[in-house]
Amino acid sequence: MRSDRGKESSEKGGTALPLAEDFYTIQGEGYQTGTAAYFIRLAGCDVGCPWCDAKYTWNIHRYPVSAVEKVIGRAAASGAPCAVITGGEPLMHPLVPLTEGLKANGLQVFLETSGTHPLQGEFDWICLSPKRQAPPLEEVFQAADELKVVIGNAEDLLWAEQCAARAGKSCRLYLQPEWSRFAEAVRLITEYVKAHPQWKVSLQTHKFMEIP
Ligand SMILES: C[S@@+](CC[C@H](N)C(=O)[O-])C[C@H]1O[C@@H](n2cnc3c(N)ncnc32)[C@H](O)[C@@H]1O
Ligand SMILES: Nc1nc2[nH]cc(C(=O)O)c2c(=O)[nH]1
Ligand code: SF4
Ligand SMILES: [Mg+2]
Repeated sequence: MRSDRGKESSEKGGTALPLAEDFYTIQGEGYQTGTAAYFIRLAGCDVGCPWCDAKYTWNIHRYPVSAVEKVIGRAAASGAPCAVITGGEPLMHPLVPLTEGLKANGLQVFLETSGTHPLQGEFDWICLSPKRQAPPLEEVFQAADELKVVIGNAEDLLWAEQCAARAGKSCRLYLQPEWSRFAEAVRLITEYVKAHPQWKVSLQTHKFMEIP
């Protein structure tokens, strides 16, 4: 597709990427909750979750490409022990130069993904948040260190189990309440985790802390 070729050439093999924002904060969700982390949020997503809390990233054309060496420099200068690459859907982009550069500067590299595109780049921790309308690729299920399924209703719990069956044996399992249905989702998750303790609760703690 011509538009894809255009994107690849503008991204120069991954040395320049459309950056929505980057900031130093605390990982709010999942297994690494509470860890200081430099967030790199890339633009563009083709999954379209109706409740997405990062909709502003979807339109890739709103964000000019940024040189990854500058982003790596800011992450390294922040003093963060690790970087979280998120979006948008980060796997839409060539991530080898970004992940290699971060690691060369001593940062661990974590990924937040829906798993809808092939893995590329080097990661120390992969958090897969699978979406029913765009199921993850098998290779991402196999590589995931953590499955973090967003729960808004009881059907989402069935989806969570279908995903757990496809993940590796040592993959950590988390249920995260959908933010706009928080009270109902917490009720569902609480009962489910008590009955199925292989799952744990993940809260978006940064939203309670009112930090990015
Ligand atoms: C904005 S997404 C970006 C990364 C990637 N596209 C993904 O979905 O994993 C980051 C995380 O936020 C979660 N998330 C987004 N909107 C949410 C909401 N309204 N409530 C709970 N979690 C949400 C996603 O499921 C994902 O785990
Ligand atoms: N503090 C904080 N933790 C997060 N964990 C995953 C996030 C994401 O949007 O990918 C996120 C985020 O946006 N902020
Ligand atoms: S896959 Fe991630 S970024 Fe894309 S719409 Fe869903 S939650 Fe938002
Ligand atoms: Mg977020």
